[in-house]
This record gives sequence, structure tokens and C-alpha cells, in this order.
Amino acid sequence: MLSIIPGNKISSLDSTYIKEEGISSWDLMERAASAFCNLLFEKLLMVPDDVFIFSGPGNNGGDGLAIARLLSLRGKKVSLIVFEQNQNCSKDYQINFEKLPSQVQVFRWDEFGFAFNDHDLIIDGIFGVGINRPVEGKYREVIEKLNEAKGIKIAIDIPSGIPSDSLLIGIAFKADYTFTFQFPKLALLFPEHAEYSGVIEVADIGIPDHFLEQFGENRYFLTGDDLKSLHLTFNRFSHKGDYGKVLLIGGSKGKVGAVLLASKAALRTGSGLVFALVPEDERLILQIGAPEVILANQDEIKGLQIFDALGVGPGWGQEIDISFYESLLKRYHKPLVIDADGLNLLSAHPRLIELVPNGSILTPHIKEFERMTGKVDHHLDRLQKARDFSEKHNVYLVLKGQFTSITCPDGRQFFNSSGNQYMATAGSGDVLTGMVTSFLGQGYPPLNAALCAVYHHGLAGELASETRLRGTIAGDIIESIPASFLKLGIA
Ligand SMILES: NC(=O)C1=CN([C@@H]2O[C@H](COP(=O)(O)OP(=O)(O)OC[C@H]3O[C@@H](n4cnc5c(N)ncnc54)[C@H](O)[C@@H]3O)[C@@H](O)[C@H]2O)[C@H](O)CC1
Ligand SMILES: [K+]
Repeated sequence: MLSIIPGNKISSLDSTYIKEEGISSWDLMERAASAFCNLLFEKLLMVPDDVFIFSGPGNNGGDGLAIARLLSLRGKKVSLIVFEQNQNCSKDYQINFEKLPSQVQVFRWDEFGFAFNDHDLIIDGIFGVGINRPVEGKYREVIEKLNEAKGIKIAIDIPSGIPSDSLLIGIAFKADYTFTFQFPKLALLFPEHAEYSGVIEVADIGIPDHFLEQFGENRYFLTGDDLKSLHLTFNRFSHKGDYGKVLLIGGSKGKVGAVLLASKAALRTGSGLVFALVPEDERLILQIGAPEVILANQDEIKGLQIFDALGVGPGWGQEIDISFYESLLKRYHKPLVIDADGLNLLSAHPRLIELVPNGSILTPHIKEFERMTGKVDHHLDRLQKARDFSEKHNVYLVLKGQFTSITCPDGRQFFNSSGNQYMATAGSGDVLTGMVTSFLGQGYPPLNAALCAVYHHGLAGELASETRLRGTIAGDIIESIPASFLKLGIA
């Protein structure tokens, strides 16, 4: 799995890697530049003919120079805008400057006119992960102009101004796309930086995962390549029991739809038997909405251990009999999934959190999370609080949002790459609850259940929204779950 390396370790990673590979730092920069160009032609339907590249004094600027050469050789009209005298720039910057073809027009930043068209391509190679202070002076002036400019904007590695692992102070380049090298830098995953990063694409520069791992700090980026090995395999001799028996508990007047969505999602994720416990008056709605779901009776609720997994909380409301919740937590000893009001009730009755079985999976959105842990200042703070909470209570924490994070009791943190903005729709979280519960009930270890559910949920959302865009609803995500399995080749 792709490790996320903190910015201050990237130069030791580079130097150790190039030594081991027997290549030069220039070779690695060349790989980076050509990976960037390949992504450019892959991701943009039409690569503009007029390209403007802004190169700062470090290796991010050096990448810009190499990209200028490669794009010029591919017939683009490239203008290069520089800030410093060559002798004040990094070694590989200087080498690449010497290699520029004569067709590339070079401007000093203060000689350049800043007149762009809609179809121009602007590439930001001003600063990368080596930024060490807020952007001021000429750099600020240029970035402000670029942020106002027309054209398609792409950041090399990270938008200039964003520090690799912490919160932006001051200004930064606002990119439509960020092509980041080998792994996403942590700060690209912060919601505070969404308007700067644009669409994030990872450009593979050939450093193997096991090598990255040595420099990482237990943070990983979850991609489709990781998924297959996390799945259990079933065959034609498998019977209903193998696919697990799960129980979803929730629903209240007007909110039984949440349990309906979670139950259907559990069925589509492969659960053999899905039971639901909803208030007496809501049973009929559930049964009509999903005939495949079995309504749980009192005996089943008494003997909870017959269930392989429980999903608690969707649409539950805050008015439930808290002693029932308490007895549920006392009587069920396997990991369970807690969402929505199940979490809000834990915040309102903190003594209950001590009863949550070890290894349970809690799936809060940002507001629910704050109710559990107190006020959060920014995403980095949130990620730290997630680690503290998971460790203290021995639970897995799935923090929902763009790049949903999954935090383990041992501190490992995984960031999901699938999903899109169209999934921010009512009931989407209930679908996820049903999916996690389903995987848990099928016998997946809690971490794998969380990782598989989160990734498939995102991919199903992407597939559902292909034709429905902003009209995508939670039910569409459920219907696309099988297509997500199919896409990853999982039987
Ligand atoms: N393995 C990889 O990921 C590779 C990354 N590459 C690229 O290299 C950059 C990082 O390069 P580095 O030289 O370390 O830093 P920068 O280019 O970001 O800039 C450092 C440069 O800028 C000065 N500086 C820093 N902050 C400021 C500021 N606010 N104002 C003015 N000047 C500032 C600093 O003093 C230095 O002179 C990485 O992002 C990738 O793009 C390689 O290509 C190889 C593979
Ligand atoms: K940059």
C-alpha cells in the first residue's frame, strides 16, 4: 500500500533511493517530468498548444524545466518564466536549464506580460515540498496574478505555497489539477486545501512501496490496487452461513429509510442474511421496501450472539430507551459498527463508550466526530484526535468526508482515494454502515471490513454518478455496489 511520506523525509528518501538504484538525482527528476507529461496527455482530453511554466529556484522548478523540454519536444509552444539567477538555483535546475531546447522562450518574471487565454496551460513549478515559509514578495505577486488568470492550471507535486504536511498560512497557487509524485502529500488531503489542489492525480516515478514504507509514519493512501488482496474468496460450495448473518438496528418515526438503505446495502455487499430491528410501527415500511430483509423478533434480540455483526444507529433518533442500548453493548462481545445516532448517544452518555467492544468500527462524519472528541481546529488536529480516540478506546474510526480516513487503534491511518462530490447526498452514510456491517459479518477482520467498505462505497458512488451526476441518490450507490466488485475483478 502506498505510504504517505512527510515532506521533511522526502529528500532522504530520494537520496537513499537513487544510491540504491544506482541512478542520479537528475535521472529521478527526469522520471518525474516524464510521468507528469504522461499524466497530462492521459488526463486532459486536449493538451493546449500554448504552455506557460513557472519555475522557482529548487527542484520543483527543476521539474518545471524538464517538463518544458519534454513538452517542447512534443511540439508544444512553451514559455518558461523564471525567478532567480541560475547560480542561485538547485544543481538539477541548472543542468536542466542547460538542456532547454532553443524553441523554449525564457522570461524573467518581471519581464513577462501575464496575458493568458482560456485555452492556455499554466504549470506551477514555483515551490514543491521544500517550501519553508509563507510566500511573500515577487512570488506572492506572481501567484496572485496566476490565481486571477484564465487558462487550465496544473501544479507540479503540490500547489506552491501549501506546506506538505500542515496547514497553509497565507496564499497558494489555485490549481485545477495537482499531479503529485509517487504518493499524495498529506496536506493535499485536507478539506481546507481543496480549492488549491483541484483534482489530485498520482504520477508514479517508480519508487517501490516497500521502499517508501521505511520513510513513512504509518499513513497510507488506499487505491484500487490494494483491494483485491483484502477480500475473502467464496466458491460455489459456500452457503448462506458463510456470507454472514447481520443485524441492523435503528429507525424511528420518519427515519426508517436509513435502516432500509443500510439493509439493502448489506445485501448488495453480499450478506447471506440481513435482519433488521426497527420500532413496531415502522416494520411494515421496511418489509415493503426490502422484502429480502428479515424483521428481527424478541428472541433473536435476546440471543444476540447468533449474529456475526451488528450495525447500530442509522435513523435511530435520540429518544430511544438508553438502557436498551446499554444492554446491547453489554451483551454483544464481537466488534460492531456504530453510526449516526448510535454515535450521538455515545457522546451524550459517555459512560457507554467504555462498553463498546474492542475492535468495533465507528463511522462518524465531521460533526458527529466533534461531538465525540470536542472542538476541532483544523484537519491535522482532527487526524491527531482520531488517533488518540482510536487508541484510547481500541476502536477503528472511519472519519467520513473527501478522502475518508480510517484510523486504527495502533495509530495507522488510511486515506481513501475513491469517491466524488456527488456522494454528498442524504443516506450515503447509511449505505456505508450497511456495507461495513456486511463485510464484518462475512468474517473480514475489522480493518479489512472498513477498508473494503469505504473503497467500494466510493467506487460505487463514482460509477453511479457517471450518468446521474448531481442527481445521484443513495439508492443509486447501492445499485452500483455489484459493479464496483466487478470493476475490481472480485467474484
Ligand atoms: N521523490 C520525489 O518526490 C521527487 C521530487 N522532486 C521535486 O522536488 C521538489 C522538492 O524540491 P526542493 O528543492 O527540496 O524544494 P522546492 O523546489 O520546493 O523549493 C526549495 C527552494 O525554495 C526556497 N524557498 C522555500 N520556501 C520559500 C519561500 N516561501 N519563498 C522563497 N523561497 C522559498 C528554498 O530556500 C529553496 O531554494 C518536489 O516537490 C518535487 O517537485 C524531484 O524532481 C525528484 C523526485
Ligand atoms: K508546485
